[in-house]
Amino acid sequence: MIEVKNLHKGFGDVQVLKGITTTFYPGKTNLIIGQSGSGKTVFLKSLIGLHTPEKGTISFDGRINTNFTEEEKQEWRQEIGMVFQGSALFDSQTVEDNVMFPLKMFTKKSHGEMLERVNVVLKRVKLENSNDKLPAELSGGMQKRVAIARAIVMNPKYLFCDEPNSGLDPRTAIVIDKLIQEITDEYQITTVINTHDMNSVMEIGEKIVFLNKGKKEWEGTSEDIFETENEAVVSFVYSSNLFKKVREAHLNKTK
Ligand SMILES: Nc1ncnc2c1ncn2[C@@H]1O[C@H](COP(=O)(O)OP(=O)(O)OP(=O)(O)O)[C@@H](O)[C@H]1O
Repeated sequence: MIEVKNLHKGFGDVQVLKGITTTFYPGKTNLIIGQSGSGKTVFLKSLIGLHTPEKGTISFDGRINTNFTEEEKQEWRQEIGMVFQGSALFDSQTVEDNVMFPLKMFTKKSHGEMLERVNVVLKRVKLENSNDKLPAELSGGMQKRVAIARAIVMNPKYLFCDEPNSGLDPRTAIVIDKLIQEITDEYQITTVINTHDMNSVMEIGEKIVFLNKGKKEWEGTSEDIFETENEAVVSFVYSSNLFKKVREAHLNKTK
C-alpha cells in the first residue's frame, strides 16, 4: 500500500503539486489521469523518489521514503518495478540479458538461478523462446512485454508505469493493459500507471485519480467515472464523440 498525504512539489516559484492525498492498494491498477501539464509526471517521479516533496509524505507500507537510511533506500529500490514509455530496453542486448539486468545489478544469484527466474517471467508474459532475440527484432507489443518481464523479475511490491501502451495499436494496447492488471492481481502488486489512454481508464481503472492543475480533482473507479457529474472530469474524459456516446448509452441503460 502506498499512502500519499498532502504532497506538495514545485520548482522555483511554480507550484506543481498542491497538496495531493490518496491511497493506492495492493492488487489494484491505479491510474493517474489529467490534462497535459496537470502534474502526472511530477507525481509519478515523486513516488519513485526522483523528486523530494516540499511538504507532505509518501509512505510505502508504513515506511516514509524521505526517512529512509541509505540501506533502507537500497532495499526499497529493489521492491520497485518500472515500465517506461517506449519500453527503454537496451538495444544491443538480447531479451534474456535485458530481463536479467536487475538480477545482475541487485542480487548475488548464480547465472543458473537468474536464468531460471528470467524464464519464469518471460513465460508469464508469453515470450518463451525469445531469449536470444534483440529488441529490434520484436514488435512494439513484444517489446512492452519484455519491459514488463524486466519490471517484475525482482518480484516487486510496487510497479510504476509511465504511459505503458503508448505507440501501440488499440488492440495491442488493451492486451498490454490487461497483462499489467493480471500481474498486479496475481502478485498483489501496488501498481500506479500514468496514462492518457481513455481505453485504459475504462478497461483497467480500478482506481482512477484525476489531477487538475496539481490538485486531486476527483478519484473513483471506471464505473464511477460514467456516473460522475464533476465537470472537469466529464469534459476531459468525454472529450471525444465516441466516449460521449458510450457515456450517454451507459446512463440511459441505468436510468
Ligand atoms: N524539473 C522541472 N522543473 C521545472 N518545472 C517542471 C519540472 N518538471 C515539470 N515541471 C512543470 O510542472 C508542470 C507539470 O508537468 P508534468 O510533466 O508533471 O505534467 P504532465 O501532467 O505529466 O503532462 P503530460 O501529460 O504532457 O506528460 C509543467 O508546467 C512543467 O513545466
